[in-house]
Amino acid sequence: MTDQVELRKKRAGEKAVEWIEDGMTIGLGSGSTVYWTIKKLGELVNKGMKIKGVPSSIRTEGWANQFGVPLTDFQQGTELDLAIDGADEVDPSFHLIKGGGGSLVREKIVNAASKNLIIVVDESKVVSNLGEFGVPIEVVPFGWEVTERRISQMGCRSIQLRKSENEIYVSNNGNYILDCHFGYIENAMNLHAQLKQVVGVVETGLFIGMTDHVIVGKDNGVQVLRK
Ligand SMILES: O=C(CO)[C@H](O)[C@H](O)COP(=O)(O)O
Repeated sequence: MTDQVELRKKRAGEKAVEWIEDGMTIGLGSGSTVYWTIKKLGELVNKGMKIKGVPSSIRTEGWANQFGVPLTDFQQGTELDLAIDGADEVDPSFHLIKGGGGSLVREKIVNAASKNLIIVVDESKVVSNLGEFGVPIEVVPFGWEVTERRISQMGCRSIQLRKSENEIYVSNNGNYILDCHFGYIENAMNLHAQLKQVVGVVETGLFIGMTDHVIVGKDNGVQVLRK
């Protein structure tokens, strides 16, 4: 990653803390942009801000511990005031593709439990149509090849079992991820609904109608997009 891309991510990630208020419980998303949010949040906590975070991945939990952001259990009754998360693609309706980092299921659970969702991205993630990145789909390992075949019959141009260093990538939930390319997606809500009908699919990386604001890190500053 170039220094310029990293700077854009830093700008977007840090800006998001402006929405955080004392006493809030915050959903902490995953990825290298949210890293900057968590780092900045740690500085605010060190200065006396009282918040609690709910991490959406083991990696995020590690960053929260590293920067001194207090965490709370995500259990029945936990209400989130705000969630801050990254994305792989954001379209003009604020629909998202997520899951590039493999944390889509926990991210979706955390984001869905929050009153507000802010997405932090560098400007390369803002697209006019979702699809080029591909759709990560988390599937149960048992019978995954059968699930893969069903998905590939749904107009998928290419489908790949995610690997990491030549080993099958296993999510924080013990599942596999299929990276599926459908070309440009005309109706993300329909595609998501169809994929969810396939037995073996746990969740898709299509996040529809969840986002309130998008913070875009640019070369010359930061832009806040509101619905
Ligand atoms: O969805 C995600 C992980 O599952 C990430 O939020 C997404 O991949 C963006 O990551 P980054 O900020 O590193 O570009």
